[in-house]
Amino acid sequence: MANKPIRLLIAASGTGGHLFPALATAEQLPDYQIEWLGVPNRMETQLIGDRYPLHTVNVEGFQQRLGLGTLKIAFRLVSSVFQVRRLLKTGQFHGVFTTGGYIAAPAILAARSLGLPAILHESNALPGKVTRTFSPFCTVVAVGFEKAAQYLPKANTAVVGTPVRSPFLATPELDLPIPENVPLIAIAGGSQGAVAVNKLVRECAQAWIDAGAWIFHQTGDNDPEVDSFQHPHYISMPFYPNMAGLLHRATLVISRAGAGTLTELAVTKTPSILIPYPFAAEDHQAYNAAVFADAGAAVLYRQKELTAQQLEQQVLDWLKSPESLQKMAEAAGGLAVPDSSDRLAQLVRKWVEK
Ligand SMILES: CC(=O)N[C@H]1[C@@H](OP(=O)(O)OP(=O)(O)OC[C@H]2O[C@@H](n3ccc(=O)[nH]c3=O)[C@H](O)[C@@H]2O)O[C@H](CO)[C@@H](O)[C@@H]1O
Repeated sequence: MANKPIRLLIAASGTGGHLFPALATAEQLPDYQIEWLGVPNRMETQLIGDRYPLHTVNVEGFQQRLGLGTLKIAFRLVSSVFQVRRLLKTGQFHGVFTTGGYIAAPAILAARSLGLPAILHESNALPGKVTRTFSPFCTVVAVGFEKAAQYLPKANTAVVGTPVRSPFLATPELDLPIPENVPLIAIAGGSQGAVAVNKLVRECAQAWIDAGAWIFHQTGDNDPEVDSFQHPHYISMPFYPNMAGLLHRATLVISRAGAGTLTELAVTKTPSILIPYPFAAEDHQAYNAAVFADAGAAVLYRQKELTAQQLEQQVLDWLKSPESLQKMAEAAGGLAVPDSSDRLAQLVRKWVEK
């Protein structure tokens, strides 16, 4: 294999939480020829298209109840395994790297059936169903949280943290017209936004602004009431690409508990209020948030129990108590694995170049 370029197929699809760690790992493999496997009409078609050749297959998750729909999905899975096998053979790939989710199933099965290595990264504290089902077939399963390994007893696991995009490791400027000396409350709903959190925040916003804070609100693009609060010290956007600048600058963050955002909060040492998405598969965001709450890096609220009054007061209390925020910031930093993308890339190299 000495002079031949190594060819790697990366299977990552759907949300920022799956795509960004895969992109961060790919950046650490500049000598590799990388191609991408995704699903039509998902975020990868905008994010990946101009960076890596993108191949797509039709796969989706199994429903709880068995029926005709399940048969259709099973048929799609089998046919996508054959498509990926063909792709791996004709493209002469040396292995597959995936960040989990539905796309991981055909990628892992196709690679292993051809005797190629399959490296899986799982960023959640409670691994997803696809990871739990297919991890025993993987060459190695890298996990973001140590806790995840206990749910994967038959897998060869390695703890590597979760990779963040490179700007998070620098201190990028915040390209927003916000004065330097004011407290900044940032709201991050994950790559899709969080309508219920948006509503709570708008109810509290005036009181926080009256206390001297500015607010940056990442709303997602499916909130019908997005323009119902306006103030010169309140900036809202559906999606904001410079999350690194935002989290470095933010005094505190109110967020869902996707693994991607949590990793970024740790790396940027940012205190947070976490409100896990209550309908996430198997309530996995609550497991992620519990890791941060148990470490003293965040306060965890369940959406159904949290009132606007509670949220408003919690933030007002913290604005008056910088030392509590400082303690949480240090605890968040204690959970960070800043060289995660490097560790993961080393693991990929170890197995793909074997
Ligand atoms: C609803 C749901 O099930 N979400 C899951 C999805 O993550 P989902 O993409 O929803 O959320 P994550 O927090 O993991 O990742 C969001 C990513 O998008 C970036 N971002 C977000 C908004 C924005 O305006 N700009 C921006 O750059 C964030 O910085 C972060 O890197 O996959 C994750 C990894 O399996 C899971 O932990 C999440 O639970």
